[in-house]
Amino acid sequence: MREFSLYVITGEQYHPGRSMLEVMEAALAGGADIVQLREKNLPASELLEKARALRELTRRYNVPFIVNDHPDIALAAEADGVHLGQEDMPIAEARERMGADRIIGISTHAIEEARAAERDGADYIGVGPVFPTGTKPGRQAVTTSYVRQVADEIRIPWVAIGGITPDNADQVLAAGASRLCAVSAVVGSSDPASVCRRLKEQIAAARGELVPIKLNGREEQVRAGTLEQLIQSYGLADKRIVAELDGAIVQRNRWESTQVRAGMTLELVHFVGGG
Ligand SMILES: Cc1ncc(COP(=O)(O)OP(=O)(O)O)c(N)n1
Ligand SMILES: Cc1ncsc1CCOP(=O)(O)O
Ligand SMILES: [Mg+2]
Repeated sequence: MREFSLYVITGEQYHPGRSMLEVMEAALAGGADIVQLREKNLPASELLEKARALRELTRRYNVPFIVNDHPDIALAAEADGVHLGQEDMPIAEARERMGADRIIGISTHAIEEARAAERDGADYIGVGPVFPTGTKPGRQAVTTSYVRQVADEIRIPWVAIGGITPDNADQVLAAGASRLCAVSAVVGSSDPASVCRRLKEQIAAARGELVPIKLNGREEQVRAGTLEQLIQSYGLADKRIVAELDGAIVQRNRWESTQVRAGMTLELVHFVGGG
């Protein structure tokens, strides 16, 4: 399947008064690069209607679209794939119905389930809930130690899910994740696009990706991360430096919380000598 890093799942209970499409479009604009429709209590006809609408939206953004739990609705809506739970039909049965080219994902909560999913031909696995979450009440958290086990052993794509927010994402990434999935942190936010941008920046930094910026008048590729890390990488952190980002000076105590963003213009002015 195509590489992805930020998976966003619908959760209409988190945004009363805003439509599912409006919120998911904001997530897509912020960089969600795979989307799932998850509606646990809708009649099939309504679920299909929503699936078709989200299919159309995701097509416009050229992003894969997955339907939770229902291979038949996934097919009817021309989704790219289905996400199964451990209690759902076996992967082989879903593969039979969906065909070789569609994506089949499956939730896992222990390394034995992850191994079985890999062996049975899943395209990706969900790893979670990493943290306790109201979106999956009653399901015990697997913690970052399971994330570490999967990082060490599993070779198909996998995504960490469950209670993930920009505040704890770095812990999950430090445990070896390179793809994150979120519901409430994104769709429950008044600004889903910003939350997605922030999570993508955190993932890019953990992956050590390069981002294009204009640095002192030249186009450069620099490592994603914080301004502090960038300035350190040039050996300038303890020098008398003024950092000007897109025309505004960033005070030194803000370097740590300022992310390097693709397309930004940065001037680093190094004052030499005293007086
Ligand atoms: C990406 C992803 N990972 C895990 C899940 C959870 O699936 P499941 O265990 O079947 O639980 P429900 O979502 O059906 O309540 C998921 N949907 N997506
Ligand atoms: C569906 C699901 N499966 C494991 S955790 C989870 C819920 C994730 O939602 P949130 O990001 O709000 O914790
Ligand atoms: Mg399910």
